[in-house]
Amino acid sequence: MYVDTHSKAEMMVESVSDWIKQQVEEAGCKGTVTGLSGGIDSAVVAALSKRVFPEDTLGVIMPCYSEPRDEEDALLFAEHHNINVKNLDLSETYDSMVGKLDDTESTSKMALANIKPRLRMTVLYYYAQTYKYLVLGTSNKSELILGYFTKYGDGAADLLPIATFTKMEVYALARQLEIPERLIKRPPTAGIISGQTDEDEMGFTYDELEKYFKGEQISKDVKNKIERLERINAHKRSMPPIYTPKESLN
Ligand SMILES: Nc1ncnc2c1ncn2[C@@H]1O[C@H](COP(=O)(O)OP(=O)(O)OC[C@H]2O[C@@H]([n+]3cccc(C(=O)O)c3)[C@H](O)[C@@H]2O)[C@@H](O)[C@H]1O
Ligand SMILES: Nc1ncnc2c1ncn2[C@@H]1O[C@H](COP(=O)(O)OP(=O)(O)OP(=O)(O)O)[C@@H](O)[C@H]1O
Ligand SMILES: [Mg+2]
Repeated sequence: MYVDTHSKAEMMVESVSDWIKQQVEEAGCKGTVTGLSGGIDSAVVAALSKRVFPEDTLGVIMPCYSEPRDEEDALLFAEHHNINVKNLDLSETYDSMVGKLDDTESTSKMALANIKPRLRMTVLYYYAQTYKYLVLGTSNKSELILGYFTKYGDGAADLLPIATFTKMEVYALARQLEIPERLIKRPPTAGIISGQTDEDEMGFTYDELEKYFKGEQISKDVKNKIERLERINAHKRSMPPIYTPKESLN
């Protein structure tokens, strides 16, 4: 039977939302909490949850020396989808923590930038435990395979509703969920280093990554870059290795 992309997206939206509901209920919880960045991944995840938990889908906006547009777009989405939000600026908390850390010659820009998602993770788990919610992760297939997230930062979550969808598939879900076009059109950014975009940092485009997933022709250089990230970040997709002694202690 022929099913067009629109009705496929409609069915997928329903199926993922139902899955979120089932997982939350099996955990004995009442709803979900998602960090809202003004980006498309978090908007899609929160909108999926809103369909099944109309009163218990919480979005938390956590600027941390972020571009003003991030907060504007997060609010625009939350108002458009009528999602409960909390707004918590983490810039001072970040300064306070960084002020107490040793600043050595080998401290990298990324070691500092990665503190931001880890502070956000702490807030999300605070609200999860407070309201009996589960934390929704926003990683998509593209990010998960490349390890393009901060370990135990935005990578920390209880459920991963969109981790089997490529970035392009996330856009299809976003259109189905009627996410404001302003969010759909903006270039994906991790939002942890000013002016950075995903594609600039990764060194290839989401289009090229999509072709790689489909086994289509891409340059050798891009293929190498993708496979390198996949390899060096494999540790982010599994539990830490557990030491196992050859004999027991007693
Ligand atoms: N082989 C190995 N086995 C076990 N653990 C290993 C390891 N190699 C490194 N590690 C550990 O992992 C750490 C490095 O990983 P991590 O701390 O994540 O840091 P890292 O991968 O260097 O940086 C995070 C990357 O994710 C991107 N990001 C972050 C947040 C959001 C988004 C987004 O798209 O929104 C993207 C960010 O731009 C950057 O490229 C090391 O410091 C070490 O502790
Ligand atoms: N300012 C912020 N406030 C709250 N949560 C944030 C903020 N910045 C990032 N996050 C969280 O970190 C996640 C990872 O960011 P990521 O950039 O991958 O997703 P996105 O911003 O939703 O979409 P895009 O990749 O298109 O920018 C976000 O989805 C969101 O849950
Ligand atoms: Mg983003």
